[in-house]
Amino acid sequence: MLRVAVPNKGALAERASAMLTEAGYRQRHEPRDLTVLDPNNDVEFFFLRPKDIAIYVASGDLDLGITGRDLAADSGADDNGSSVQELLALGFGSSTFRYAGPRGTDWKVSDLEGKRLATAYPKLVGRDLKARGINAHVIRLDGAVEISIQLGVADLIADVVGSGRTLRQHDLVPFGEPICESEAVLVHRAASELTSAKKQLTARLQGVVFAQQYLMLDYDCPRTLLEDAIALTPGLESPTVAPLADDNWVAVRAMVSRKEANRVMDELAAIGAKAVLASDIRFCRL
Ligand SMILES: Nc1ncnc2c1ncn2[C@@H]1O[C@H](COP(=O)(O)OP(=O)(O)OP(=O)(O)O)[C@@H](O)[C@H]1O
Ligand SMILES: O=P(O)(O)OC[C@H]1O[C@H](OP(=O)(O)OP(=O)(O)O)[C@H](O)[C@@H]1O
Ligand SMILES: [Mg+2]
Repeated sequence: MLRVAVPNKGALAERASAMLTEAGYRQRHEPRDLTVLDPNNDVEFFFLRPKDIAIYVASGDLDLGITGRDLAADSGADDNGSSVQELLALGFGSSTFRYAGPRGTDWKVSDLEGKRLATAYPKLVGRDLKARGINAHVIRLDGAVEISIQLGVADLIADVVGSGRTLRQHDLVPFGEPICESEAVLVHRAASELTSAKKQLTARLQGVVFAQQYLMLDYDCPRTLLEDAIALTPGLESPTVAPLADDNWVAVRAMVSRKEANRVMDELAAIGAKAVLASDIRFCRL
């Protein structure tokens, strides 16, 4: 039986469970449950603290886990060899991990030298400082890191930035390049075997990720404009082109990226395509 770790609370929990449900897996109905058995798919899910997930997966006690890329990078390993490896980016829970300091100073990364730096991700930060050859005094906190400067514990911080609202509320500004561009990821133990059971769950999640990132576009197009229309909607392999009762027209069907959909629909309408319809894809195998 495949054993899979899922965040039990926090920023990633709800979307991770929703994505597994969409991929056909059984998820918990009671938010305090710590395990759910899905005998139809031969999978057992374990609902764990997001910070602990990479530890269980890196040790090999669990086969797969959904966690944040930043959390996976902070999960210890790397220095001693037992780490996790990313199998799939899941397209939600996007954030950056950044240094920040009090507003009013034009901070540079070199200013970290000799400073007290608070973070809940000490290994990720320690590696970045080491790579830059900077000596700072890293203070490990569990959360609410943004408040540590005004409480006098630290001079600067390194923390997760989503909307940037928490930094602004505490009069902090980010500086330097992001240490990590994070999102939710599916991981397994580094260098472990990619078994067929792992591959199947990965493929099912991949189907949901693709379905959320793409739309199906259908439209009618004068035959004379088909070449221009195909250039706008090349699809993944090649678009489906079907004849219409009127020989001068064809129907075209192609997948387009959701981000591009409105631009592509405008351009199709501008070149003379008609009845341009966009529809959701629930899940798919590509
Ligand atoms: N505001 C946010 N926007 C986007 N992603 C976020 C945000 N806060 C956290 N994350 C992401 O969620 C993941 C885990 O953070 P989360 O806050 O859920 O866990 P935690 O800090 O261990 O738990 P808790 O906050 O309950 O102590 C990380 O990958 C992080 O990048
Ligand atoms: O840029 P924003 O959208 O404001 O989000 C960033 C904040 O969200 C997370 O905090 P969380 O709520 O998880 O609390 P924590 O610091 O105790 O983990 C993160 O640690 C930041 O503090
Ligand atoms: Mg948090």
